Amino acid sequence: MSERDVRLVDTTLRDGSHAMAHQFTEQQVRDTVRALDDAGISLIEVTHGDGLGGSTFNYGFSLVDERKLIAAAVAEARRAAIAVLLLPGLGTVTDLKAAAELGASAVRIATHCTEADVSVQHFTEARALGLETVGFLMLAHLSEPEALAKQARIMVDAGCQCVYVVDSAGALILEEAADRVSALVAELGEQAQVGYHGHQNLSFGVANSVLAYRAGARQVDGSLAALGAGAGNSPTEVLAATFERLGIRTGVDKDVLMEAAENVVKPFITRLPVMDRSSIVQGFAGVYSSFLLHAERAAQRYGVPAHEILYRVGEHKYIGGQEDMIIDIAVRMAAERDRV
Ligand SMILES: CC[C@H](O)CC(=O)C(=O)O
Ligand SMILES: [Mn+2]
Repeated sequence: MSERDVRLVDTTLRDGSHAMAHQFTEQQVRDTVRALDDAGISLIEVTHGDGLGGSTFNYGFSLVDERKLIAAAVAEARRAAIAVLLLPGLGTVTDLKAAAELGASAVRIATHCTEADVSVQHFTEARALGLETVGFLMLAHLSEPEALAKQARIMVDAGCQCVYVVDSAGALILEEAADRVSALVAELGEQAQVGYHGHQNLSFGVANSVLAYRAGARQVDGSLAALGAGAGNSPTEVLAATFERLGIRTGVDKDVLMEAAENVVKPFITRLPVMDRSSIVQGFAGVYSSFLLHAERAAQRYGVPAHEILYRVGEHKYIGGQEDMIIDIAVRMAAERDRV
């Protein structure tokens, strides 16, 4: 057995970008990377919340160009590798090459849970660039375990080394998460690892991560102070403490992570992710966590409650990329209200 039973991957500086409305500064990135690196985290994700090329009108503009942030993270990390996220169709192979030139050494390529085939070109290119490759099957609650496993197979055949079950909506509850991980482990065997990425909307991020490990996942995501979309991600410091209590080796220092969450990350958080009405509705109705701030802005602008917008988004099963439909729903709700 290696010194580590499970690898904790930190996404504070990528999933947390959603919660920060993509306003990370270079100093925040440097301070967070240094702290994570000191704690022994071996892979740190840094990108716009929606991945390379995400800084757009539809998704939200970044304060600082993500290439600057990636370069800063690479410069700051002594031991950790820096990963970037790429959503095919938004990020391109050109963006990927630029990230690799800046020193990123891993890419996490994310698709909707039924659309893995759009990632084939990107995995091929990523392997040619010598990058570590990870696949994200997003909104995984929308696919049954066997169907999800078939999508994982497509990614692995294209060159992916670890496929994640991504609970983008924080909708999976206990065995629903474990069964999906088990199906991927059964399908992929020794050919690739399986990972788990949780959100706290229904509060199951950490519990699901433990079950995911028991089902065979060997990479698990977290964010310091849960900084992430919706009610946030599984907190990295809580994952570290929980796995240590269970005797599962992560190779990281939980106390250094707790210190980082308290004194590096919390002071710059503008909107602490919490399980409030809107994020609970996201978990319940199966809504993409990154839609939260979009729904809150539309609620403010059109005078309709954010949680009601999110219920409707869930009914329509809108997926990432359809952020504009949140505005459409709010406009229609306001029109319905004004008719009566
Ligand atoms: C838009 C990408 C998305 O935030 C990826 C992710 O973390 C998730 O689906 O949960
Ligand atoms: Mn996420």
